[in-house]
Amino acid sequence: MNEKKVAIIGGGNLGTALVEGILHTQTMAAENVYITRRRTHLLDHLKEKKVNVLSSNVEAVEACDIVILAIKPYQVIDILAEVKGALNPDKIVVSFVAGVNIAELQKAAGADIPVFRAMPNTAIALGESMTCIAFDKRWSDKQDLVESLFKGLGSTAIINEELMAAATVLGSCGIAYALRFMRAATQGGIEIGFSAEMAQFITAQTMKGASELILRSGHHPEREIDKVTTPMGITISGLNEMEHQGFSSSLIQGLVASYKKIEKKK
Ligand SMILES: NC(=O)C1=CN([C@@H]2O[C@H](COP(=O)(O)OP(=O)(O)OC[C@H]3O[C@@H](n4cnc5c(N)ncnc54)[C@H](OP(=O)(O)O)[C@@H]3O)[C@@H](O)[C@H]2O)C=CC1
Ligand SMILES: O=C(O)[C@@H]1CCC=N1
Repeated sequence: MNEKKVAIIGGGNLGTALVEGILHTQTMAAENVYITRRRTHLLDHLKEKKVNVLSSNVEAVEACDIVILAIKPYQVIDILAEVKGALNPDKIVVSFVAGVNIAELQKAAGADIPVFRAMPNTAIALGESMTCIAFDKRWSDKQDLVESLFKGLGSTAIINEELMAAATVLGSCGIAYALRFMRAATQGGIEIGFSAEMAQFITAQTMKGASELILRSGHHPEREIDKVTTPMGITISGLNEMEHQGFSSSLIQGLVASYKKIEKKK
C-alpha cells in the first residue's frame, strides 16, 4: 500500500473510522489519504493530522488509486455517475455500501472499472475490523492489493457476493448487537453492586477475553462454556434462566430481521 493513494467518498461514521484505522495502524501515510463530505468542517480533526479533506468527489477520485464508497445506499449510483469521468481501469472502486450489488455498481461505474465490495465494521478505527470482501473473478489480479489494505486493519475473508448481506448482518451490524449485550450486562452489574464505570470495565474485558478464547483455540463456544458451568453451580442457573427468557432465540430472530431488511431493500 506504500505508494498508493486512497479516496474515501463519504466521511461519516464508517468513512472516518477507516481513516482513523489507517492512521492508528500506520497502514498508509496521512498525505496519501483523501476523504470527502459536504460539511468538511466536521473533518477538521483529520485535516489536522495531514489527511486531505475535500468537498469535491471528482478531485478526490482524480488524485487516488483506490476509491472507497462510504456514502448512503440511496446516494451511491448518483455519486458514481458524478465521478465516472475521473475513473479509469487503473483505479479500483471498493464499495462499503450495504445492499447494493456488484452488478448495479459495475453498471454505474462502467464495465472496464474494477469494482469490489468490502463489508468492514466500525472496529476498523482500531485495526480490529472483520472485513468480508467480494468481487467478480474478472478482477482477481487486484485482489491482493484490496486485501492488503484491509489486512492491515483487522481480519479479512473473501466470500461469494451472495453472502454479502449475511456478512453485513453478522460482521457489521454485529458490533451493535455485541454492544447491546455489553450494555445489558453492565446494567445487571450495577444492580448487583458495581458502579457504572466498573461494571462496564469488567463486562468489556470479559467479552474481550471470551472472544480471544474462541479466536485463539477455534473451539466451539459451548466447550468453553462447559468449563465455566460448575454442576449445580451459579453460571448454569443464570444461563438456563436466560434461555427460558429467550436469549439465543431473540438474538437469532434479530439477526434474521436485519437480514430480511437488506433483502427487502434489494
Ligand atoms: N456504519 C457502519 O457500521 C457500516 C456502514 N456501512 C455502509 O457504509 C455506508 C456509510 O454508512 P455510515 O458511515 O454509517 O453513514 P453516514 O451517514 O455516517 O456517512 C455518510 C456520509 O456521506 C457524506 N455525504 C453525503 N452526501 C455526500 C456527497 N454527495 N459526497 C460526499 N459525501 C457525502 C455525509 O456527510 P455530509 O452530509 O457532510 O456530506 C455523511 O457523513 C452506508 O452505505 C452503509 O450501508 C457498511 C458497514 C458498516
Ligand atoms: O445499519 C446499516 O444499514 C449499516 C449497514 C451495516 C451497519 N450499518
